Amino acid sequence: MTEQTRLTLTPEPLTATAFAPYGTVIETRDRDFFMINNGSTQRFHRLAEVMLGKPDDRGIISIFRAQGLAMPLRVKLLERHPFGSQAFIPLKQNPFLIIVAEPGEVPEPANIRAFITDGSQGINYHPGVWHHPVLSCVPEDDFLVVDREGEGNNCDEYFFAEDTEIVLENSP
Ligand SMILES: NC(=O)N[C@@H](O)C(=O)O
Ligand code: NI
Repeated sequence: MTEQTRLTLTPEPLTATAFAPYGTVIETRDRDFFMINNGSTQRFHRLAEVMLGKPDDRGIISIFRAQGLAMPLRVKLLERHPFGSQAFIPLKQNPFLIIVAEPGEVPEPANIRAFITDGSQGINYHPGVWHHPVLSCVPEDDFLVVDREGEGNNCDEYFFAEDTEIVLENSP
């Protein structure tokens, strides 16, 4: 008889340092900039990079209109994009939730972490990082998404066994 796994995830406030194993935080707080447009604009240059795995890949820009999910959330799957990064930038300045695990053959429940953004932050998942599909904190939210289009399957899904109960609590 396999032992049941029960895990409760409590979202941590998102910081660049804490998120570093999974990707980059896209924010202006404490970031360098230089002036452009005759001194009228601050350019926060290359906050993150679009990572593409194959020579003919394209970086594309989309908008995701996400419906909020009932909380607390039973986490049934995580997914990864082996051939490219994926960035989510909130278009309405709402906080959103993030569930991640470091790259590996399968996501290890003990290594899963949850974060909540402050509304001004976006993220760029690095290739192969396990993550939950976008999690809106409001009934409907819009995200600008920059990710990879190209040959081959770029979305691996991992479904947890029925006896692995992972629950994301409401944010603090
Ligand atoms: N599948 C898809 O385009 N979206 C997911 O990758 C996601 O992270 O929301
Ligand atoms: Ni994704």
